[in-house]
Amino acid sequence: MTYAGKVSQFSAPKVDIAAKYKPWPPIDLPDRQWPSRTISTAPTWCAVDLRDGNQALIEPMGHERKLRMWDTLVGMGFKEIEVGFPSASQTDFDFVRFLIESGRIPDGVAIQVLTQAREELIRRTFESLKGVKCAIVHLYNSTSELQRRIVFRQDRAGIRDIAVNGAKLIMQLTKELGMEANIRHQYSPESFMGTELDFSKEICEAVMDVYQPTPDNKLILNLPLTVEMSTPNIYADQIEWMSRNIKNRDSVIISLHPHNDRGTGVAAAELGLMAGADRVEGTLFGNGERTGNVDLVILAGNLMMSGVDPQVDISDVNGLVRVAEYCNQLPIHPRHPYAGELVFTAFSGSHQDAINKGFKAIETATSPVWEVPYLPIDPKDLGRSYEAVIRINSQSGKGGIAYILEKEHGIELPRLLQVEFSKAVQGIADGEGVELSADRLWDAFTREYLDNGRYTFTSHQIVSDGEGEERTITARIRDEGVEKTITGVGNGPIDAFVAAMRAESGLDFDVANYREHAMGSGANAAAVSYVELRIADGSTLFGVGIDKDTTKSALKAVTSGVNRILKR
Ligand SMILES: CC(=O)SCCNC(=O)CCNC(=O)[C@H](O)C(C)(C)COP(=O)(O)OP(=O)(O)OC[C@H]1O[C@@H](n2cnc3c(N)ncnc32)[C@H](O)[C@@H]1OP(=O)(O)O
Ligand SMILES: CC(C)C(=O)C(=O)O
Repeated sequence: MTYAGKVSQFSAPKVDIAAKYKPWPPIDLPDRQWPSRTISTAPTWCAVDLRDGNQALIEPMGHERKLRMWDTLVGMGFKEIEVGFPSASQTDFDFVRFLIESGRIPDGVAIQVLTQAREELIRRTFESLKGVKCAIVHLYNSTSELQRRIVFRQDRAGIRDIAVNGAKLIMQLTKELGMEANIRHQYSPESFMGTELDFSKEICEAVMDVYQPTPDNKLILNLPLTVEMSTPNIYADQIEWMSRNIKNRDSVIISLHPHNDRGTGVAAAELGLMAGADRVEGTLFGNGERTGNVDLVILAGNLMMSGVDPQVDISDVNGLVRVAEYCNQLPIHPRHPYAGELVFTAFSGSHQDAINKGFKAIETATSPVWEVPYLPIDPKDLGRSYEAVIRINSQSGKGGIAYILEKEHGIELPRLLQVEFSKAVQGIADGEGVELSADRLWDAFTREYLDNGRYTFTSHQIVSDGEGEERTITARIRDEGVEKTITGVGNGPIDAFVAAMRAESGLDFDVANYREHAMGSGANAAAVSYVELRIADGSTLFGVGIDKDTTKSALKAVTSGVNRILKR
């Protein structure tokens, strides 16, 4: 991406911000309880992708996309799914009919349909529900002071009447159609956040008087954060206030429906649950009006991370991303919590080092507790792999490079070799300014250590002197492609080969350290050897060799080290 524009100078805004926007007044709830509560069980979930999510799309879902979303939500284990606004469009109406007529609604799953409190819309909604086994009819009208004044131009009593009349018609049709056993009821005072609490209580209780809920047949009171206009603690206070003050609390389910205008929809939902709510409406990855609905995948992931079973299946997050992107025709951001392509990836060196050490610690841990720095949740629990956890660019360090080489190629670089090789990688990454793939990293390692210069080791023979420790080596090497035979004497094959290479190259060096380990297993197992060579000036450098034969891998490592001294 290139930037061709000119950065304009920042100048103070001309608007009088303090006069134009007002802080949200605090809620009078001095003995609020929610700040000291924790969430210990999953709420009842209601997925509203097919309604609130759908109504916010550039291109609303057609039948095929709706069905794909429906099957996914059912598969995840949602038991309440808002499937549309059947009186609003033929597509929504037909989809509800299809679900009912095709028998596609599993037992235990309720479809939810939304309607305004308008007679023709309510009647049409009931038409769509003929034959349904279990549905929630969701009635809403807007109640905030702003909406009352600007949109409805009605006082509180007028707004209350809209809701009550809507509820009465719904009750009447439920009875007339003999659907009492099949229909549950939900009421939303839309724009609840902007509604005075005493009026929210008044209108909800007026609606309750119509529905007559009981502890066995509860009314869902959905208190939406239709537009998020304040910090999430205000919503939590409002929810706690309602939960404490609404009459017959045991006959209602308090439901949250947060939007995300200020980017704190998830926090609002979580604090709302701490404040006493029982249920949450939201969508996969937060699709929905404006900045979206609350993201159910994040909420479920957050529960998991806190040790609470979310009661919905998010174990294939990549699959969910594919469905959401297909159905909504909107992309998921690479940094989207839990789901984004980059959220389990570390580029920066110190993070990579810590993750690498964390993975090693987990391998030998006796406790099942997940403890990997910078990875608050195990990507595997979301169906994400460890493959992309560490990626290399100029911000990366030795730990990350070592992690990739170990994971992809089974080689465990000694610490000092990690430091040495990371400088080479840094040089390449800085020079190219791009990410280095695992293949590119291996290529760099090969050029630096494995196929790295003038000499190539070919074969050897060892002869013992038969008495003490002395060994004579006769080795075949190639010197810039030319076959040569060299000999040397030492107290073992490495020592003897070092003597031979010293004589051949004219260099003064000896072996400061040697380590080898197996790479892979079974018939394909090989040995990788690391030799640290000390040069006359006291400095050291590494050579690396890989071969099925342990001795050969060591001799190759010496050859690699000699090539590197020569390049210096
Ligand atoms: C916050 C939310 O997400 S609420 C859900 C919103 N979703 C949608 O609106 C998507 C689907 N909606 C639609 O397709 C259309 O709005 C329809 C088909 C439902 C209705 O369409 P129309 O009647 O043509 O128009 P429109 O929606 O503009 O109607 C506005 C009228 O309904 C009234 N109204 C709005 N909401 C409600 C309500 N919940 N209950 C009763 N009346 C309402 C308004 O006051 C306004 O009345 P007025 O015409 O007397 O001024
Ligand atoms: C209908 C209601 C619940 C709604 O969608 C909202 O307030 O955002």
